[in-house]
Amino acid sequence: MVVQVKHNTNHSGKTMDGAQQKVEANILLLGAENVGKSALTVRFLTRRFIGEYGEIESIYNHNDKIDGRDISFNIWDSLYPQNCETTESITEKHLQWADGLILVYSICDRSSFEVVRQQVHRIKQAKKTSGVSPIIIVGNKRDLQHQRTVSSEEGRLLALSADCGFFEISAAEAYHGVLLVFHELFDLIREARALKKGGFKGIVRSMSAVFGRKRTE
Ligand SMILES: Nc1nc2c(ncn2[C@@H]2O[C@H](COP(=O)(O)OP(=O)(O)OP(=O)(O)O)[C@@H](O)[C@H]2O)c(=O)[nH]1
Repeated sequence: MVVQVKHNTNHSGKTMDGAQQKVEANILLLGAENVGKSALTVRFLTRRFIGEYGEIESIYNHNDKIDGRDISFNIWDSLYPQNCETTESITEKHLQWADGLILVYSICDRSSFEVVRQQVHRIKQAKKTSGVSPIIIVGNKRDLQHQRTVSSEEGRLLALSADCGFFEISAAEAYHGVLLVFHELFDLIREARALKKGGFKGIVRSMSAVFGRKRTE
């Protein structure tokens, strides 16, 4: 059961001028407990790391600007359920809602890496016919190098084998890595939408929009 609390944040603090249509993207965060899903979400929403987050499952709304375009992110910070199998915790409802998924593990918790492996498998199986929404795998808690039990290489290989994006970050240490995760996922969602809409021409258009743009950071 989802407790749907809507929070609204806006990085720029500016009002919409109404001239351009806002693009919406539904992002679902999955992963084992205690890996930093809420930390990642709150970092993106507020640029801050507050340490403890409580156990509330929420959908947040957040307005951002990418390439001059207004984006409305709906971010579902899911709770990892205690009493069911890893794969059962991802329902059809989750998958239909999500335009893109972020699967989080902790680099110092091997079992959380295995949870992500199972979740990727489950998502790919469930969406075999209708097509999988883009996925980014995130190894969090990069600041805890001395406690690392999952190598970067393992994370990267899993992502490669499942056709997912991959980042290692520390939600505790920096905002920039978290921002990159969400922006990269948005680019992938944009490509997937273009592909659905316009076939090959659509993807070429979308890719040139991505590669042709100047990165400021
Ligand atoms: N050192 C370190 N600690 C982190 C990092 N991200 C989160 N944490 C800590 O890890 C703990 C769990 O973080 P949460 O964001 O609540 O994890 P969650 O995945 O949302 O957990 P559930 O609500 O149980 O699903 C908290 O004590 C955070 O302060 C990180 O990058 N580095």
